[in-house]
Amino acid sequence: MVVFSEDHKAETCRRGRIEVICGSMFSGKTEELIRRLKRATFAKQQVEIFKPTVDTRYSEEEVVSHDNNSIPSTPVATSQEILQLITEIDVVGIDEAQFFDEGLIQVCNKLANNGIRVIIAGLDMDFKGLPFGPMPALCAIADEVTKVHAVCVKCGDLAYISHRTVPGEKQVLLGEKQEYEPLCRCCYQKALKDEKK
Ligand SMILES: Nc1ncnc2c1ncn2[C@@H]1O[C@H](COP(=O)(O)OP(=O)(O)O)[C@@H](O)[C@H]1O
Ligand SMILES: Cc1cn([C@H]2C[C@H](O)[C@@H](COP(=O)(O)O)O2)c(=O)[nH]c1=O
Ligand SMILES: [Zn+2]
Repeated sequence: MVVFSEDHKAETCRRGRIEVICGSMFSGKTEELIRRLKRATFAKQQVEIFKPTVDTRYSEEEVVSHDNNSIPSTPVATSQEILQLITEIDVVGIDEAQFFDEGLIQVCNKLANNGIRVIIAGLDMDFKGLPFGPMPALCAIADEVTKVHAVCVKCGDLAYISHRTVPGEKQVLLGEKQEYEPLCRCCYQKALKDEKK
């Protein structure tokens, strides 16, 4: 199984493309996004990174991974702002894409059609296992989708979902280890059953 993208031709050919990195919380989406963006910078490409203003967990102005890797970013309230802010750019990175409006799909297509490499990271599913925001459509229009996995904190298998461990039915609830745990399918079903008891 290939986890890391080292297709250097695709990385540097300057033809527009859309790459999606998806998975549960703690699966390494942000780390992989930062890794690809740093490689693009080493290749002397002009890189811009955006994140939704709603995500203020670790930093207002940076994309930060759970392991504390970071890269400067521009917070934006809407997907349209991305189009307004980019200038002479080769690569656009977008983190926490699940929090963006559906307009992000058209924005990413526009960027890629204009020769820009777009790398998007986001949660594929919410805590209920439902597709999250524009992520399913972004996966559909992507040239390449990479699904990464955390380790199930109950059994050590591959996790596929972020289980919410605190009360709350709203889809959006910012959090980390206090609020969510990555679980495999089997441990998630068991956790839901135990919650009903
Ligand atoms: N259960 C877990 N499985 C895998 N990684 C974990 C787990 N809990 C914490 N981590 C940490 O989270 C890091 C990934 O962080 P990050 O890239 O921010 O993930 P994501 O963006 O997918 O939430 C891993 O390198 C690891 O240090
Ligand atoms: C599952 C789930 C998550 N969230 C929030 C929790 C975090 O603030 C982010 C995900 O961050 P990560 O970089 O992927 O770890 O999303 C949410 O609001 N609703 C959910 O269902
Ligand atoms: Zn498990």
